[in-house]
Amino acid sequence: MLKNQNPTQTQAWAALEAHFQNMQNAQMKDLFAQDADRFNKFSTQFEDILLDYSKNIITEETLEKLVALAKETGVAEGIKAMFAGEKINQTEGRSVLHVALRNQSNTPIMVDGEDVMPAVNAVLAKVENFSNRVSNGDWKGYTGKAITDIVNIGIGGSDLGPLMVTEALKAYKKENLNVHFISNVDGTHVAEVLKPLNPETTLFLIASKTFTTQETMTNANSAKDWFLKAAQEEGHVAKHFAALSTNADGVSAFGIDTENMFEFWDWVGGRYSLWSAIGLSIACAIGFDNYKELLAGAHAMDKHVAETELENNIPVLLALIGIWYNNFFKAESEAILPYDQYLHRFAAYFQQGNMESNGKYIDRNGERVNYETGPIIWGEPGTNGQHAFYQLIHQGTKMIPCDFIAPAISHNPIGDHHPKLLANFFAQTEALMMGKTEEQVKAEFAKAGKSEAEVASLVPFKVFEGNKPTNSILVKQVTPRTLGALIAMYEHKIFVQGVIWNIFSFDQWGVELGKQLANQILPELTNEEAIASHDSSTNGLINAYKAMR
Ligand SMILES: O=P(O)(O)OC[C@H]1O[C@H](O)[C@@H](O)[C@@H](O)[C@@H]1O
Repeated sequence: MLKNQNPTQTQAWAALEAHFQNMQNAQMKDLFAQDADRFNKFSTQFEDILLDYSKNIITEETLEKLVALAKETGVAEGIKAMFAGEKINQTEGRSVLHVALRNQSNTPIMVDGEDVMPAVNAVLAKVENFSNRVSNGDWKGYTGKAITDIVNIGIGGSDLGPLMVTEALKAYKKENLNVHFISNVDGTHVAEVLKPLNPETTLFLIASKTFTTQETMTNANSAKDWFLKAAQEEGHVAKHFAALSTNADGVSAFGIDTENMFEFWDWVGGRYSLWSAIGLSIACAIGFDNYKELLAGAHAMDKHVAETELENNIPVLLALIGIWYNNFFKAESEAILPYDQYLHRFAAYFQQGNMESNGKYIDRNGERVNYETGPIIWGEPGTNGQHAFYQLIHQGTKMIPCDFIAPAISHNPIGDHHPKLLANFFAQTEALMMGKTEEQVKAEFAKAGKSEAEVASLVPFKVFEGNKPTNSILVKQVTPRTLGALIAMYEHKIFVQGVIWNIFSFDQWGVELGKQLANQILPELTNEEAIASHDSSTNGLINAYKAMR
């Protein structure tokens, strides 16, 4: 079971606080100057992934002290408990077993005395069969034509994972199949996605763990109306709609044949579900063999996490470095900056992964925490970010630790695009660390022949303090296996942080409130009466909306 330990009351925390006093003004460029071996000491390789964490405000002593914190807060026991299928999602009474979904070693994983692997393998076999039939053109629509377009309808974890991965692995996409995503309840989303599609050759995957989510059910019903307008007969729905869900009753009530239902289980969290039946759109889009490679990559990272001592455990190290900034330097956010266009939804995916998992102020004891928990996660692909928000990272008042991610080999080696992209990647992490001193700025001015007066007035604006921390993650190429490992690496980082912060990372009660409130207000919008049941702002807005429409 997870330990119930306030991290700030550990000996390790007190030692870290004292250590922070020595480190808060440390300059990374001095640390590099003092130690020619720094890159070797603070970098590590996992398969085709190189992680360089040397550009952080850390020393070996910092890491030792952080590892001591992991030990004292029970990280190793937490990892064991998760892999053993213990019900570590205590507020929902559930195990947390996305690792079982990609457990290609097929070792038994027990929940309530039963091995979950046979059921996992059975669904995987069904995914294989179905995705092969769709991508080979054997699965026919109601007029006998092969499927050309797959539309995944889901939201949150039932959307972001498949969306992110099918984008990230677009280089592997089957040419005869296009994949689309509808998530927002805004009718514009369904309308625009469906506009160019042909109902005879479109297959809908209704992805919802609960099969009750308002957005998804609304979109699924609109998609069904659109389909039936052309197909006319309810009986044709079976050839064009499949469901990915844990809720068999909900699926059949919607009118989807349970033959076309791909099951998963309550021990799969929504934001950890791309490895489950929710990944069907991925398997169709890139082929089952590639999907399996994705699972294999994640499994390799799982084995690393489960079998490696904390000192050398990559997700643990990333988690600890994150905590160092979050809780000691008081950094509020972290940026994820992929220098790879295919990874353009990677930050958005881990925005949910992180913020829904660790955005909690109640600890495992049910008490309010007296320390910071999960960071704000954001980011966009480089180099676009450079021309948008990097100004603040370089010269703003906030510390924003960044993860830079890039592939050494591009899937699209056109001209000199890739060297240029990577030159930016290397230059940015270097500049963030080194900054630019007053002397350097003055020397540049002198070279350009500027007058003393001009120089004096401009120098402060051109100085970069530097000392901005970054992790660099250089992968050989964005392949299914590497992507699987990379996603699993971040998942485990989130889990380890949650263990240390003494919070439950696998529930999401904060999201439930929004669902309830919207359902209460909806009926108030359908009549013409003035509303007075809320605060004056909410009443005012609702009544103004009614008057405007
Ligand atoms: O798959 P479902 O049940 O439709 O849930 C979709 C999403 O709903 C909520 O926003 C949260 O619970 C998410 O974690 C979840 O991914």
